[in-house]
Amino acid sequence: MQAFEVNFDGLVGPTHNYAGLSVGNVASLKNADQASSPKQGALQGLAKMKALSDMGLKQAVLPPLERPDVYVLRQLGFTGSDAEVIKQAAEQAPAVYAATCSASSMWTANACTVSPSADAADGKVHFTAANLSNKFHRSIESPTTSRVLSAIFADEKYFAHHQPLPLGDHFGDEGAANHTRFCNAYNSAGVEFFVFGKYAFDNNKPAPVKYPARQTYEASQAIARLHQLNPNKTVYAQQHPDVIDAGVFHNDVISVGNQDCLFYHENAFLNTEQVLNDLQTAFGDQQLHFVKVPAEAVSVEDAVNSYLFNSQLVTLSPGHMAIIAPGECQENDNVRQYLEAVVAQDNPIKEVKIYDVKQSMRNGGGPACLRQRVVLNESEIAAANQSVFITDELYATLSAWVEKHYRDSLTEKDLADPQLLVESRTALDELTKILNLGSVYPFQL
Ligand SMILES: NCCC[C@H](NC(=O)CCC(=O)O)C(=O)O
Repeated sequence: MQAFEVNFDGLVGPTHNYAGLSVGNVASLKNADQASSPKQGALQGLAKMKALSDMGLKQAVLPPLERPDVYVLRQLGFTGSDAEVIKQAAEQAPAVYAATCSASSMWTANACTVSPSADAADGKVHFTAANLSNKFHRSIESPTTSRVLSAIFADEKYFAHHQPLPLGDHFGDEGAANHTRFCNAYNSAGVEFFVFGKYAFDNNKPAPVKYPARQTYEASQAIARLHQLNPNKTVYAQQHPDVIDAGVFHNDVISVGNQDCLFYHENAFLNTEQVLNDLQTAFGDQQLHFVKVPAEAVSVEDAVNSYLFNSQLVTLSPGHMAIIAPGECQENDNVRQYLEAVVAQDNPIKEVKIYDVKQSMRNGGGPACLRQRVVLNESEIAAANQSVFITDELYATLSAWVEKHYRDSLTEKDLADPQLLVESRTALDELTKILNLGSVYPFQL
């Protein structure tokens, strides 16, 4: 049976804002306190989804979470009506309040890790929502994310859902941002590649010193166990601590893989040669394409500023891949020149397509952060919720929905407006009907 990579992009939420919440993420800190545009952000994201769908790729959408999270604020001791909770929190603990307002669920690469049925011993598609332990504002995402995933992939015959790993630094898990899969055709068993930032249970191993390593080796191993992966087809690699300290907070800021191709920066991994050998051994007889970007052509700093590697690498026809890159790649001379050169070389990357996702980029999220890849065969696609797949009609409906409900501009002051919660809930309630999700948000339960 044929299988496809389906990209599930996150819709930018109605409270999209820049609050400088992610230490180690250069863009997040640099753009703190700038005004954001939720409307522009959501429309930019939708335009990318539509473009990929128009290329003949399978494209779907994941809804944003409800923000501000007044339930977490209540857990932290704020009381009264929702408006009172918001007012107290914004006045008494503005930083905590800002964290509960983040629309960070838009980066669905971090929502979960997914293993296709071809890789799992029980023949089911496995999902583990990421605990996102390292950042408070993200650690509160998983309960609703889990409900959304279960609402879309409900049929237990095909889909297995696991709880997030235990919270805390030891099992810090950032989802698919640190996970890539290599395969021949999408329906064949693949090699699952887990990249981690540090060993949590061994302090003698190398680790970054300036910025946090968000994903641990032990977390990656736990996911592989839960997903019933074949150990011979599972490869682990440590991200180079120096690149984490240079602002590469997830592996998808320094490498991206698709089918038989790994596009990576030469400084991405510790023990690179070993990593490439392990991948090739697990992959088998067929040759993997390792497209190495030398530091001489593109420095780590250029990679972090342009988000060259936070591109999507998609297959348009057999052996013909395109890089879906953010506009910032055109603004950086080294990166632009490199991209012009790479498509002329002997490798599967034949095209570069540029999209404007600036609203997301200012928080450190490029095209790859905005999507979760779910490989599904025809039966699994048929068993999933059909209302989340992008068609011309759904694109038009969602664009009109954004135009109706989203604000043009949002500043820190606006976040304290209790009316924003009312607006968001009204919008999300309508969205769950459009996407046929049932009740997934706390205010609906
Ligand atoms: N995969 C991209 C994730 C980007 C995300 N940024 C943020 O949460 C920034 C939010 C802010 O600073 O307002 C992060 O660092 O996890």
